[in-house]
This record gives sequence, structure tokens and C-alpha cells, in this order.
Amino acid sequence: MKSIQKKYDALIIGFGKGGKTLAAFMAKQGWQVAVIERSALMYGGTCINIACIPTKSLVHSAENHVPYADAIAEKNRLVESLRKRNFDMVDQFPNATVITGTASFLSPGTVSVRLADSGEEVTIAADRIIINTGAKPVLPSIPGLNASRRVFTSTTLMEETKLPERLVIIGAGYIALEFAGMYAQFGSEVTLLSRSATFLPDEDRDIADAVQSILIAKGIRIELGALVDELVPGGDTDTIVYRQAETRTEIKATAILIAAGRQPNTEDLNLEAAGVRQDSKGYIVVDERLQTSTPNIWAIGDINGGPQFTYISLDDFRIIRSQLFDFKPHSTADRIQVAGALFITPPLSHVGLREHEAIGKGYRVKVATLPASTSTRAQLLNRPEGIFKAVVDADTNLILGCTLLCSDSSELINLVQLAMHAGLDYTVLRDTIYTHPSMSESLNDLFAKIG
Ligand SMILES: Cc1cc2nc3c(=O)[nH]c(=O)nc-3n(C[C@H](O)[C@H](O)[C@H](O)COP(=O)(O)OP(=O)(O)OC[C@H]3O[C@@H](n4cnc5c(N)ncnc54)[C@H](O)[C@@H]3O)c2cc1C
Ligand SMILES: NC(=O)c1ccc[n+]([C@@H]2O[C@H](COP(=O)([O-])OP(=O)(O)OC[C@H]3O[C@@H](n4cnc5c(N)ncnc54)[C@H](O)[C@@H]3O)[C@@H](O)[C@H]2O)c1
Repeated sequence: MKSIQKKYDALIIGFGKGGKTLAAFMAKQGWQVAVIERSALMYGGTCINIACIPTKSLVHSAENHVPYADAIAEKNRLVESLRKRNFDMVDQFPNATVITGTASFLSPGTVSVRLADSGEEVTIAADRIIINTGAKPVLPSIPGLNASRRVFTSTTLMEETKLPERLVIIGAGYIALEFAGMYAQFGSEVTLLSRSATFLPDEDRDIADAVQSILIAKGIRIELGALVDELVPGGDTDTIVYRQAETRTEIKATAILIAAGRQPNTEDLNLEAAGVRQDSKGYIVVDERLQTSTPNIWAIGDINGGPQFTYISLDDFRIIRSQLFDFKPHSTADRIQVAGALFITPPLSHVGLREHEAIGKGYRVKVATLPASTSTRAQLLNRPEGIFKAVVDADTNLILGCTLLCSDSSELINLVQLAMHAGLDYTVLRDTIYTHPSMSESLNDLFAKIG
């Protein structure tokens, strides 16, 4: 580690996506900058170490029938190489320092860091401080949860080298569905306990039904409206006791994944000392330019309570760059139609308004749906399951939203997003000449159904 200075132009707490990108950018501009990260195993942040990258590596391996233990080994290899690359991305600059330790505010302009290797406390001052400490799993207060040795989070389950025989997942959001998909494909018997009585409650019903059918076809059992009362630790298995309506049911598990949302990492920060306000859930309150209640302190990434995606953290970097350097003004208000992808097999990707949302907002809509099996690309990949859906404003011909449940939809959705940002009429996607055989050419057929 480089020697630690008493004062920096900017201090970034947490090695998240926005923070590391900002650190490298600031260093390139000649600023003295430090990134404080509490664990050497987290250089590069959540995404590359314990989230997007390891999960998608496992999804890919599962799709290609790689045995579980080999998939975990490959995931570990990938993560280690990315962690080193991310460290170097900041450390390569002589005026940028990565400090391994836990940061805690002493005042709005000073931070105490407990160094990870020696336990020594050092005090560092900075003109500007950017908080980028991310989030961690919520562990609901279920009786027996703390006593169980079979309870895992997304982080710890991916450390297991032995495939769980019977995996029960509590939750039915992003993490639950991605883990359900991949562990079922690796060969686990998977049950999903969804607190909500409606599967994927935000989606249009035709899309949610299509996803549900695909997961059930993979052997995943989905229990809706399932309220977990208790975990009872046992010998070979633990028992999960849950209620659906008035019916009490028990299910046995060799592993239990808690996937019930995430909460902000603020416990060590001593935000009161800096006058930084938090909301009722503990997230740091920011304005459209990500400034906190204290001048010269910003909060970026998951910690500011915005959408929890790596690409949002990256866009947060752009917002800070626009303020501190001479870039075009940018704020969260500019974020329209941000796409999302849920990496089940095939992935579910979405941008803009769903049909029910568009109708709820008073639009007159034209809607087209098409089975993914109409795509020759989907056929040749042997992944014909899924559906395409487009929602168009009947008055303006502008695309209001699009949902794609098909191979490579996480790529294809960006094309639709670009068309929406550019304000293109749906007929442009309908009439564009696409390569063949590609998933993109399905947009010809989907938008032709609009008219
Ligand atoms: C299993 C899983 C899969 C996901 N998959 C995707 C996906 O496919 N695509 C996607 O876009 N998003 C995905 N996400 C969400 C995405 O990972 C997060 O939105 C993103 O990583 C948040 O980054 P960040 O910039 O907020 O900071 P983070 O990357 O979370 O970094 C915060 C860092 O701060 C450190 N830290 C915390 N407190 C302190 C302190 N006091 N002092 C010093 N350091 C501290 C932490 O150790 C951590 O390294 C996934 C999340 C999970 C959990
Ligand atoms: N592909 C991606 O982009 C991707 C993948 C994984 C995670 N993520 C991000 O990480 C975030 C966290 O993922 P997540 O799946 O933990 O959260 P989530 O918000 O997507 O889903 C949480 C689920 O837990 C349920 N739940 C909440 N409290 C509960 C309780 N007490 N008991 C039982 N169930 C409960 C909810 O009903 C919901 O089904 C996501 O919101 C997303 O932003 C993104």
C-alpha cells in the first residue's frame, strides 16, 4: 500500500462501481485521491466479487451443463482476476491510493480509518467525500433463523463447493429467481417461497405467467402467498414451517437462501458526525445531484436508496463528474427508461412502461406479443421458450415499453432502449434491416404486429 497522506482532494469510501470509476477519473485529472475499502477481498466492490459477475458466471456454467464444483472454481478464478484488475485500475495512478480499512466520520471533512491489517486508526481529511458503501442482505426476523447452520445469503451460498440437494429460497425477487434458475439447472431440488400471492407482481400477467411456466418446467416448485413462521434446525435437513392462507405446511431443506432484499451499509460510518441525513430505511438522503445534507459530501450507488444496479452506480459517477469537472450537467432527473434484465434462462429484460402501467397512466395503447419460438435464432439455439411484447402509444407511434423473455434479451433490450431515447417511431424498429439469423430481427416481426 502507498503511504497514507493526511489530506486528499477527494476521499471515496467504498470500492463500488461509481467510486472506482470516479477515483480513476479524478486521478487522471491530477487530483490526490484515496479509496477506502474495508476488505481486500472486496477490491472492485460488490458487483465483481459477490454479485453480478459471479452469479452470471454460474448462470452461464449452469446453462452449459458444467458440473457445480467446476462452475464454482471457474467463478472463483474469474472473480480473483477481476479483483486484481480493479485494484490496478485505481492503484496504477501515483496520485491514487487504495486504503484497506473501515471508514468512520469524525466531522464533515475528516474520517477515521481502522486499517484492516494492523487495526491502527488513522485520520484523513479531504475537501470532498463520496460515500459509496453499497448494501447487504436483509435477514428477516424468522424464529430459528439464527440457530440454523443451513441459512445462506447470495454471498455465502456461492462459496459452497457442494451442490445443495434441497434448496429452499425465501423471497421471489431478482436474487431468488436467478438463484432458483441456476441451482435447478445444476441439479438441486428448488422450492421458492414467495410472500406475495402474485408471482412477479410488477409484471403484466402474460409475462409473469410465461416466466412462471419456464421455471416450473425446470422443476422449480413455486409457493405463492407463503409466510414463513419458523425454521427448525435438524440433523440432515432443517424444516421450514410456512403458512398459505390458513394451511400450515412444512418443507425440508439442506440449504436455505434468504433473498428478501438488501439494506444500506451505514453501520460503521458514524454519519451523525458528518451531519449526513438518512431516510427511514437508513439510506442516505440525496438530491438530484447526489449531494447529501452536508455540502461536499455525496452518496453514490446502492447507499443513496436509488435503483440497485451496477449501471446506476456508474451513472451516479457521471452525475458527480458533471458537477466537479466541466461536463454537461447531469442528474437523476435525466434518467428515463432505464432497462433491466433478470438473468434466468432465458433472461427477462424490460424497458419503459408495462401494458398495465401505460393504461394506468392514461395512454391509448397498441400492444403486440409474439412467442419467442417464432425466432429462427431461438430455434437454432434450442431455446424456443419465451415471449416478446411491445407497447406503443396509439396517438404518437412512440414506443412506451418493451419486455423480452428470450435468449440474449439482455443485449437486445438496449437496442429498444436506444430507440426510445432517440424518440424513434416504432416503425423504425419494424423496418430496420437486421443481421440474420439474430434475435434482433424478431423486432421486425414484433413491431409489424403493431401495424
Ligand atoms: C447476488 C446479486 C446479483 C446482482 N446482479 C446484478 C446484475 O446482474 N446487474 C446489475 O446491474 N446489478 C446487480 N446487482 C446489484 C449490484 O451488485 C449493486 O447495485 C452494485 O454492486 C452496487 O454498487 P455500489 O456502487 O453501490 O457499491 P458496492 O459495489 O456495493 O461497494 C461498496 C463497498 O463499500 C465497502 N464498504 C462498506 N462500508 C464501508 C466502510 N465503512 N468503510 C470502507 N468500506 C466500506 C464494501 O466492502 C463494498 O466493497 C446484484 C446484486 C446482488 C446481491
Ligand atoms: N439482474 C440484476 O440486475 C440483479 C440481480 C440480482 C439482484 N439485483 C439487485 O439487487 C437487489 C436485491 O435483490 P433481492 O432479490 O434481494 O431483492 P428484491 O427486492 O428483488 O426482492 C425481494 C423479495 O423478497 C421478498 N421479501 C421481502 N421481505 C420479505 C420477508 N420478510 N419475508 C419473505 N420475503 C420477503 C419480496 O416480496 C421480494 O420477492 C434487487 O432489487 C436488484 O436491484 C439485480
